[in-house]
Amino acid sequence: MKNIAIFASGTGSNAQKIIDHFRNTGLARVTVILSNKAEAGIFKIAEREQIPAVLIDKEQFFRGDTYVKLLQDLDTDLVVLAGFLWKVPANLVQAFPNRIINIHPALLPKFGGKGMYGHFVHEAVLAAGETESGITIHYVNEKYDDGGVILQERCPVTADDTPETLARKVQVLEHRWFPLIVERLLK
Ligand SMILES: Nc1nc2c(c(=O)[nH]1)N[C@@H](CN(C=O)c1ccc(C(=O)N[C@@H](CCC(=O)O)C(=O)O)cc1)CN2
Ligand SMILES: NCC(=O)N[C@@H]1O[C@H](COP(=O)([O-])[O-])[C@@H](O)[C@H]1O
Repeated sequence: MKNIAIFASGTGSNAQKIIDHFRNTGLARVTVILSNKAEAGIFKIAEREQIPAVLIDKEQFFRGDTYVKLLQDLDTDLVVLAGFLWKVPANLVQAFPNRIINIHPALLPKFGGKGMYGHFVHEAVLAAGETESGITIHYVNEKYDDGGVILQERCPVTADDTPETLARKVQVLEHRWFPLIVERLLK
């Protein structure tokens, strides 16, 4: 049974899809959920799913080894960033080489980097007049959105799209592909 740790800062819909995907399969389980936002919906998911949840201490996250040790003590096989809005520090990246992945709601390398998260991404895609957008699932290194690409999937952008309608199209791709990629990487 493989062990997955999920970092999230928001609603947690991707985390829920991953939890659902592995439910009763014996393949993997989400052993811990970590978030930097006490009010995030991800904590409601953790409570409902009876998964231990951790509110991240900023000082320890960026300057200590608390979370490296926690993930190591849980025999974590894969760390999944699912809408996590802090930069993962070097010590954590180095402790889990090629075992931290992230989903980005655009086709990197465009529309990535600092400030590019959530609705800001879709607004930038529309402002740029792109005719397509999509998702990028990639390995995490010490920079934002710079690691090796694992998968990209595309969706059309139409003239009547708003950030909200585009976000929905992208979310359909996220929910379909993220659990499958997690499974593929754990085999
Ligand atoms: N070391 C890495 N850490 C993280 C990565 C990564 O690729 N390497 N990906 C991000 C997720 N992400 C895009 O996919 C992303 C998230 C947040 C930001 C950002 O600009 N954040 C703000 C803070 C926002 C807040 O605190 O509410 C900032 O850094 O000023 C950019 C990209 C997860 N971590
Ligand atoms: N740059 C990082 C970023 O923007 N990540 C995005 O946060 C959302 C989280 O949704 P969720 O909380 O419903 O899973 C997802 O759309 C994900 O691609």
